[in-house]
Amino acid sequence: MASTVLKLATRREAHSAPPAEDPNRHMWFPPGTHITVRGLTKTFDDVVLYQGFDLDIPKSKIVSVFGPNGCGKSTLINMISGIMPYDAGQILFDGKTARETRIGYVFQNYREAVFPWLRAIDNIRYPLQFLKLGKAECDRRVEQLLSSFDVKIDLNRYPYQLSGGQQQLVSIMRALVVDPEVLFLDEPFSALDYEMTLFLRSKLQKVLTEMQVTTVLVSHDLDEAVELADEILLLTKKPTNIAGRLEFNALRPRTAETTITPEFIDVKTRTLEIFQREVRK
Ligand SMILES: Nc1ncnc2c1ncn2[C@@H]1O[C@H](COP(=O)(O)OP(=O)(O)OP(=O)(O)O)[C@@H](O)[C@H]1O
Repeated sequence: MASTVLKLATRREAHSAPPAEDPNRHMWFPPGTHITVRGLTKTFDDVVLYQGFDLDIPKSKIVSVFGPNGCGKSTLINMISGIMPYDAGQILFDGKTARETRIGYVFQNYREAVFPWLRAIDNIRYPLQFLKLGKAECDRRVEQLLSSFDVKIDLNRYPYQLSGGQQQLVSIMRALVVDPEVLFLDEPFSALDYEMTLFLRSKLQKVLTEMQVTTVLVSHDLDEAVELADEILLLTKKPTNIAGRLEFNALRPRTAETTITPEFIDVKTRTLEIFQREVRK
C-alpha cells in the first residue's frame, strides 16, 4: 500500500489533482506532503469520532489543530503518532509507518511525562539509548539542544526540584533530542503560568524553525495556535472532519508584536469565524 501511495504521488507531481472518477483519488496527495492520513476511522463506545477521515500534513511546517471541545484533537494526534490504535485507515510518513519514523511527543501533563527518578539531564538523554549512536554524537546532540534553548537551569536536579515550566522544558528537549522527523505537542503550555508560556513558546518556535521538523500542535489558545502556525487546521464537531485550513505566513521569529499585525488579526478573525460556525451547529 505504501508503494501505491508513493507511485500515485510521483505520477501526479504536476500539482494537478487526479480526475474525480479515479477510484484511488483519495490516495493522491500534494507535493511537499509529509504525513498522509487516509480513511481514518475511530469509534469509542459506539460513538463515531472519525469516519473515513483524510488529511495531508506538509513537511517541515507547523500545523496547529484547533476545534470544538471534545472533537477529537488529542485522539487525532495520538492515532497519527502511533500511541492510540484506530479501527481502519492508513497513516504514512513519507511512505513509512509510525514505527519506522522518529517521532517526538510532548504531553500536556509534564508531571506524568518526565521520569521522577532521573535527573533532568538524564531525562533529556533517555531516548538516545534507543538510537545506535556513539557517546560523542549523543553528547553533541545534547549540547546543541541545550545551547539552542539557552538553558539556564541546573540539569543535575531531579524533576521535583524544578518548576512546572522547567519540567516541561525538559520534556520538550527530551522529545527533540532524537532529532525527530515529526513532533507532536498536545497543549504543551496549558498548565503553565503566562510568563513561562510566552518564554517556552518563543524558545520552541526558534528551535523548530532551526530544526525544520514537521510539527503538529494541539492548542486551546487561539492566539497561540495562530502565532506558532504555518497552517491552522480547524476541525468540526464529531463525527469529526476538516472545517477549514488557513495559512499564516508571517516571518519568524514571531513575537508579541506579530499579534498586532493586520495579517495576524485577519487570520485569527477568520479562524474564529469558522470555529464559531462549527460550535453553533
Ligand atoms: N479512551 C477513551 N474512551 C472513550 N472515549 C474517549 C476516549 N478518549 C477520548 N474519548 C472521547 O472521544 C472524544 C474526543 O476526545 P479528545 O480528547 O480527543 O478530544 P479533544 O478535542 O482533544 O478534547 P478537548 O477539547 O477537551 O481537549 C471525546 O468525546 C472523548 O470523551
